[in-house]
Amino acid sequence: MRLVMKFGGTSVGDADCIAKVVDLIKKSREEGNEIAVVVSAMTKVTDQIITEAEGIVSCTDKKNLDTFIDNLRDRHLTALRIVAPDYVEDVTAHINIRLERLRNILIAVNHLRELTPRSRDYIISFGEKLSAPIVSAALRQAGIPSFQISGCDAGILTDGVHGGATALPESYPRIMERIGVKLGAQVPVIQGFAGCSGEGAVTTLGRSGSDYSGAIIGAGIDAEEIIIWTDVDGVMTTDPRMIPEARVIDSLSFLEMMEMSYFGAKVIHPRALLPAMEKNIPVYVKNTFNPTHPGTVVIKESHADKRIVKAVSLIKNSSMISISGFATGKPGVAGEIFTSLAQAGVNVMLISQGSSEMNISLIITEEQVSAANKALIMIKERGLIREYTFSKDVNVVSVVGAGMAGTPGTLYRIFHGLGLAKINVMMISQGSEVNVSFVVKEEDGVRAVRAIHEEYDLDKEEA
Ligand SMILES: Nc1ncnc2c1ncn2[C@@H]1O[C@H](COP(=O)(O)OP(=O)(O)O)[C@@H](O)[C@H]1O
Ligand SMILES: N[C@@H](CC(=O)OP(=O)(O)O)C(=O)O
Repeated sequence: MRLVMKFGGTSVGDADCIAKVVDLIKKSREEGNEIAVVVSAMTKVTDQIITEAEGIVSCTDKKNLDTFIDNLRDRHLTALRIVAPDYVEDVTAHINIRLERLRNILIAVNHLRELTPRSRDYIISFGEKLSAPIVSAALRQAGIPSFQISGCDAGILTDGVHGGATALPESYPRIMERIGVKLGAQVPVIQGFAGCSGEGAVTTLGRSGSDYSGAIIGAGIDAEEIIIWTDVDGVMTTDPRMIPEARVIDSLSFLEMMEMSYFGAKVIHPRALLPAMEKNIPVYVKNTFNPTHPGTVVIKESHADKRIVKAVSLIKNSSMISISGFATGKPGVAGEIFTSLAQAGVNVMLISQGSSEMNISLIITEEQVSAANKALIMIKERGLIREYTFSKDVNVVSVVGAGMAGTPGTLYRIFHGLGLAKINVMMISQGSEVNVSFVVKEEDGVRAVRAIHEEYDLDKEEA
């Protein structure tokens, strides 16, 4: 079978983890599979690079830069020496060249006092440039022929939108030509998280975008399965870090999973399902540290499932904008508002319209409040709206399950559960037939998730 195995940052975080990754690939290969591997940066490395890049723009003292580069070197070379002792010399040289390149570009950012979306993307893609050579060398050490390659060289061509690029369909034949044809003989280790634009500029696919890389590669090589290897047993009824009673869900439809990840289930990147859906490739989510657990399968139609609600997720750090007093007699005010927000780069997560059509409420992330404010000031100055207010510190709770559509009383049950927990709902939005989302105050977010989780017995095995 032809498959993609994508390993997240937690799965390549140190030498012990990488040794587990090698075992999994080796075993799968011995079963006769042809495998393309996609890796993320070692856990926390991308965050550290972002912090350094954002700090150095305005920094007068560059002393931290040396420590930062040395720490990255230590962490990667320590792992390398353990997992690939025979390849230390070659791979160290490779890693040193990459670290030097990273140092130079950070110095340039400091001199220019400018971190553009393009340079930021180039810089933050370095985590994967450091992890992939180590995983590939570890495979060679275990006797598996392997090479490492960037997402761009592997054929991922994007629309060029920095920080959140989308792969173009032209990527697929390129991936087949560059990766697909080599699969029997070698295991490619592809750097996740980035591809490049038509001009050859590095474009990242959004935070946690290596899942998306895995799915793009899967679609490109005509994989029969895409396996997302992570640090939990599968997709769970809610984030286990928030509600420890969360349970693994056996199977989900693509649509259910997309809604879950869009509304905060970090385990899969929201866009990772699109290429898999397009080519109808099942996506498995499994635990690198507990590989015998069957995990979750995400497919076109999920297996017969008696549960009405399957999962609850939470988006923190959100803000609600309430806009009222639309100018009467002027058509298209809502359209103008959305166009201005989109031009300001503001992503609207949820929309709810008042029945009078004279007011709307929108949910955005907290970090986009200032951009949204600038856009709305202009709309107000043009007399299109009377006023708008921001309610900061709100959370979005999202309830997912294909069974909700055909089950009368679902909304009553959800809101009854919230009522019993004395949680006030500020806004409701039915996004799709498999999802209902609502907004509560920050301090009620986790309690709301727990209330619904309990109301639907998601912490118990299905009867
Ligand atoms: N519904 C969910 N099911 C499983 N994990 C979830 C869910 N929601 C949030 N998570 C979190 O997602 C984490 C895995 O994603 P991530 O940290 O990005 O892993 P990786 O490094 O493998 O990419 C889990 O450790 C878990 O805490
Ligand atoms: N390293 C990138 C891409 C990624 O997918 O990471 P992870 O698989 O660890 O979520 C990030 O941190 O955003």
